[in-house]
Amino acid sequence: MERTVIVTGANSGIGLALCERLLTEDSTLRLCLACRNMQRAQAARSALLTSHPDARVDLLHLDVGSVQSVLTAAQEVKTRYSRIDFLYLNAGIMPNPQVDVRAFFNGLFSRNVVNMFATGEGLLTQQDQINSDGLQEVFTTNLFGHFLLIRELESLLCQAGQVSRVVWTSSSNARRSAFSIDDMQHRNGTESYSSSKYASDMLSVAINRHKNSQGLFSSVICPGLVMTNLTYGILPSFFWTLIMPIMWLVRIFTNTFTLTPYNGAEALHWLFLQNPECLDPRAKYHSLSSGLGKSYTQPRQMDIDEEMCEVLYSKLLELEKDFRRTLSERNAGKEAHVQTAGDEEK
Ligand SMILES: NC(=O)C1=CN([C@@H]2O[C@H](COP(=O)(O)OP(=O)(O)OC[C@H]3O[C@@H](n4cnc5c(N)ncnc54)[C@H](OP(=O)(O)O)[C@@H]3O)[C@@H](O)[C@H]2O)C=CC1
Ligand SMILES: CC(C)CCC[C@@H](C)[C@H]1CC[C@H]2C3=C(CC[C@]12C)[C@@]1(C)CCC(=O)[C@@H](C)[C@@H]1CC3
Repeated sequence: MERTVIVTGANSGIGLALCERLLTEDSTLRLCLACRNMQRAQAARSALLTSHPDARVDLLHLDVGSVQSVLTAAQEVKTRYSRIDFLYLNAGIMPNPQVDVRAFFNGLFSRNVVNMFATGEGLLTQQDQINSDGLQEVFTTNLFGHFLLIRELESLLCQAGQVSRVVWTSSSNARRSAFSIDDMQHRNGTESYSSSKYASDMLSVAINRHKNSQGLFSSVICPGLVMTNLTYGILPSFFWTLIMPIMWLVRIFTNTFTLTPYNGAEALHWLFLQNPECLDPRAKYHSLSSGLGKSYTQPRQMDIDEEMCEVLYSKLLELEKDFRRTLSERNAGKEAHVQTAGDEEK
């Protein structure tokens, strides 16, 4: 049976590598690249069609950082497809990252060194900003936009007698201490990325609790450290190229340096092949690489508190409700304005 797969942030890096791998796995897929930059999306589509000329690859304009764009895109999805088998929630940002060089050198000579390389803990801060919806940009892009998308597409994801999947590209940088339930958007901190990824881990657990009975299953992965536009925003690409021999050396001690988008997409691809009922909802599935660069997937337990997951879920529903109210008031205002203008013309 033909399966429909949507991948957000599919025009580069891990998302694009995933698309390539999925088409190699199943050339009959109906694959939808959901991207905000249509020029790059078009280039990605052409690249995929070069290696898979008979593939069905659709494009969808989606900016997960904008509430209106998510609603419009979801509407479009509902007109195009009758169901969704896989929704890969992969788009993500880490704006204005700063590396704490001092913490890095201190960490090098500490017992925490392997964990530091695996998670980047204590090394990175970001400068977040407020978007045009009045929300924190990282929170909206990495979490809330995707949450809204799932909510909007529930009719295609929760169908009687069918199983659908959502898969979050999270991170081992997700850390409980970076997240506060009283500040879920991370307005008051400098670790918005870590906070948003921890929130996605929690949301996945909550979705499983609420939606498994309706046939929707959620999973979380970490791709490891991968050379993509995201990491080129942390350090310039020439620098990464320069230190590549060191990275290969580090890979002997930490299997989390997957380095290539292909290896980073390992867990995303692996999940595609699994029966969701056999997966652990509290596990994060990690793409890992051996010292020689051979990739594999391994589950690791997440540091998650079920009660907090529930609170987060309710808060997101509340925020969604507020948005819907504001949007319908705005639309009603617009209609009234058009009506008055029409009356005046008469
Ligand atoms: N690289 C790494 O080491 C790691 C990455 N990750 C996660 O992997 C995921 C993919 O990132 P990666 O491939 O590394 O980096 P890339 O920057 O290559 O890919 C990110 C993708 O997300 C898209 N995107 C960003 N913002 C939006 C938006 N508002 N709406 C729609 N699409 C958007 C980008 O599109 P555009 O071209 O328009 O910017 C791009 O296609 C992210 O969630 C990231 O957090 C997790 C752990 C490690
Ligand atoms: C290896 C070099 C000699 C020095 C690189 C130092 C740091 C810039 C990196 C060490 C561990 C890296 C890392 C990430 C970013 C760059 C480092 C901090 C991430 C936080 C990138 C995004 C993610 O989601 C994580 C999985 C990465 C974890 C490791």
